[in-house]
Amino acid sequence: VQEHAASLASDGLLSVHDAVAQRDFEPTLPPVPDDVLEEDEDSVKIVSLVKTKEPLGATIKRDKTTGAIVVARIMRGGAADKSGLIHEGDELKEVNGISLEHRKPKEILPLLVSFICLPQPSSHWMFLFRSLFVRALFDYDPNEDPTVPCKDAAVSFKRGDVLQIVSMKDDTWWQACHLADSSNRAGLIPSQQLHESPVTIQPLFLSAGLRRSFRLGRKSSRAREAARSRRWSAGVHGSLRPPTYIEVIPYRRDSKDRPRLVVLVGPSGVGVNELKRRLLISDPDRYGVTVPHTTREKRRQENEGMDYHFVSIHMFEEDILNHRFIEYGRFRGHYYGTSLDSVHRVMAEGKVCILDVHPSKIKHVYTSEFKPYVVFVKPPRIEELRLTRRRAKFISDEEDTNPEEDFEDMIELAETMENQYGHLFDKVIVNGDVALAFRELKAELEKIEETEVQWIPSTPSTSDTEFLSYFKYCSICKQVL
Ligand SMILES: Nc1ncnc2c1ncn2[C@@H]1O[C@H](COP(=O)(O)OP(=O)(O)OP(=O)(O)O)[C@@H](O)[C@H]1O
Repeated sequence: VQEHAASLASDGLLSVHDAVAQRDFEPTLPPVPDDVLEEDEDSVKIVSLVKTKEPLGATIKRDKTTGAIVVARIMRGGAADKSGLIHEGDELKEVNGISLEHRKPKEILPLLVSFICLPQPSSHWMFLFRSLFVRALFDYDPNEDPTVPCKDAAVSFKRGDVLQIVSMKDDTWWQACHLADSSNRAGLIPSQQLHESPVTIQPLFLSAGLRRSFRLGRKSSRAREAARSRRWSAGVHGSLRPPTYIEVIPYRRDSKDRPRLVVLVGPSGVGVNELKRRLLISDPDRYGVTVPHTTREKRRQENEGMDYHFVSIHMFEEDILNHRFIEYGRFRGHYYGTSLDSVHRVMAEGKVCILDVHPSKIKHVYTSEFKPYVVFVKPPRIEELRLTRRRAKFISDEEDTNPEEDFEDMIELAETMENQYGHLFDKVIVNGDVALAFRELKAELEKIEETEVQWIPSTPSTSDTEFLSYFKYCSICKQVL
């Protein structure tokens, strides 16, 4: 048996040697058909691509005016692109010796191994593109999209994933690389819709977040009722349709950099203040909160600049006009507001500023100066919500803090917030067991102090343009260069 195996092996070796010597491992190209050469065309290319597991990385379409089959797109980094032989607009004449006349594109694709094509005269569509990164604001699965030109050529992604855009030439289908995909191959993604994000008009009056920021005591049922109506008014005026992508830029923290701003958002009663309180107690040198402005009288036990900045109505209104507030409103005839300056003050102390606002206000701090890290505090499922809050009430002996209807409202409002503003959230923390939620939040905030690459919003100011051109992100080594 051994002898027979050895003879088979040597036969095999010899036939490989013969094949290599004759160079017959290369595919045989079909001859150029005469009629192709007779046509009045500039040149003809015979392209041979050896099919591997890797997709071809090209799509084809029928030209509506000429009826010819042409290369519609070449995916960056795909086999067709790497060959450098095929370009967008090239006309396909034959595939594997089979004429393409009267054939539909979908009959042709499986045949694409070697083909003859007439080059498009100026097909230099691969223009140099500065690195543009976007965060996807929705989940996309090409298998569930009947409009995608070619499912295999498309990239699937989840909300929050970062994509590098490599071509925006086509109005409807862009090309992008998924940063989490090590192959670095570009594919099709749906382009940003022109009609996205209608203009948002914000109410001038107190929103749920603002009320929370100034909440000093427990809510009476009347206050709860009022809060409920205000919550809805904040929701109604929020942005109606979230955008599809947000431009982001890579950021690698330097030890000299100011800490990023941390924004906590969530439906009223979910535990935003509780988590903030625990953070402050856990490390008062590291975390800080803003001091709000108010036009109400100072009470005896209060200190200017510690409890509030007490200002006149005139000053407050001037600051409103000068867009100095992230959030403001009126409560019992007095103005209350959180100013941008108060955030600067905390950051200037080198502390992580924990801001607690309604999600509709995030846009005021969504800049590369603040580099906000937005955490959405979400209620758990109703059973867990009931259990954890009742247990806490039992321990603290609080009266009627969280009746059943509040739980339902909270869950409903959380859903509304997530639908409207979810694209702005960097992290969602479910506040079931408060100790676990706090631990998760703390770990998350420690992570953003580290030096690994983070993706932050890009804002179109002069300094940002410099910032953008300064950074280059290598999606292979996952480094900012
Ligand atoms: N995970 C939890 N388990 C049990 N009780 C909790 C939990 N989180 C918060 N609480 C309690 O629920 C109540 C409301 O929490 P908190 O004041 O932090 O909510 P909030 O989101 O800031 O709401 P508001 O906007 O109404 O001030 C507090 O008594 C708090 O101690």
